[in-house]
Amino acid sequence: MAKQLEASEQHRREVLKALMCLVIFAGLLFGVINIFRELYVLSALEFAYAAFSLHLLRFIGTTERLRFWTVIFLLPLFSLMIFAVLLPRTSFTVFAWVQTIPIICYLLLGLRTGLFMSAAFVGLGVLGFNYRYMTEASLFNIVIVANVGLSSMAMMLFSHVYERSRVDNEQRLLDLASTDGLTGLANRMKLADVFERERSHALRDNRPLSLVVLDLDHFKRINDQFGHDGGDQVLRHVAALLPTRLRETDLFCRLGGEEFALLLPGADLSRAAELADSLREHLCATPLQLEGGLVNLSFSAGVASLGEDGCSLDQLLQTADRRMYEAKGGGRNQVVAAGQHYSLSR
Ligand SMILES: Nc1nc2c(ncn2[C@@H]2O[C@H](COP(=O)(O)OP(=O)(O)OP(=O)(O)O)[C@@H](O)[C@H]2O)c(=O)[nH]1
Repeated sequence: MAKQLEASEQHRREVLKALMCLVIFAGLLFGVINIFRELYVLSALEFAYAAFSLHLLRFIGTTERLRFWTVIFLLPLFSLMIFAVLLPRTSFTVFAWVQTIPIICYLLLGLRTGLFMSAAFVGLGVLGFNYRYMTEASLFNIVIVANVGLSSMAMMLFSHVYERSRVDNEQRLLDLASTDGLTGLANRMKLADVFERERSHALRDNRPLSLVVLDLDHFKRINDQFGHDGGDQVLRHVAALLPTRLRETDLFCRLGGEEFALLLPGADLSRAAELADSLREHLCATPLQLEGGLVNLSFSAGVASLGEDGCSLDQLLQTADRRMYEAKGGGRNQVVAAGQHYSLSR
């Protein structure tokens, strides 16, 4: 999932690059225009800012501190806009730039910082506009003040609502992408994500972490006897039954077909094997009543532990998978961990 969130950061990087190009062009254009209008301080600031943006543009595509450099880029940009609003000889149309602030902030910085920065700078812009034109009867009347204030609020509101629903949609997509559609369990993508987090906790706190791969026995026969729908009901039954025996921190997920995985933070190899064996007994003791009759269920499982069986998820999956096939070969309905066969050993 971290990778998916990186994709969202990449999207912000592209928006920022486009904004920088626009700002460089506008800085040079207004820098020249303002020389002719004898607004030398503003012109110098615009040229300086265009040069600063050009410099940032060279590394913004690769920097790992994107958020930091975004803020460093935006603070002077927004200050320059407010400064231009306040200067005596600029046009009141400069305020149009202030109205782009919420869109830029929400797009580049997300909800919380976007709200904070746009409220601060749009507020300053509106105050600056009122201060500047307070004495000009043609501009300082209730209609213009209301239009400027309300249109600025509208920009903020729309940007906020847009970003809120974008974040919600992104979360919904991530939830969908990490959930198995048939059982509602976590899927392999979620397992990879949680494994990374649990592995770093396990290494930091010197705690064990184990993985169990379990595969239902003779599932094809169930499909053949009860049909594909019957098979699906069995998968949902297993998905609902086994997690009731687990802790909140354990992750039970469906790898695909009739194969499941169980990630057990804090459990060493023998503890994980004992737990898997108790799940096996629980499943055996809880047959499922289908329309065509009672279905007796069992699984074969293999267990692997972080460190002794490898350091990556792939290595642990491979070892646990190999032991699961040992369990199948040993007669099914059993758990294998490093040569030891649980259930047969009892
Ligand atoms: N109903 C249903 N069946 C599935 C699904 N995914 C895979 N299958 C079926 O699961 C069966 C798996 O069969 P096998 O790989 O031979 O495994 P098995 O019959 O459990 O035999 P062992 O694993 O050796 O005990 C196949 O018939 C697949 O079509 C699913 O989502 N729903």
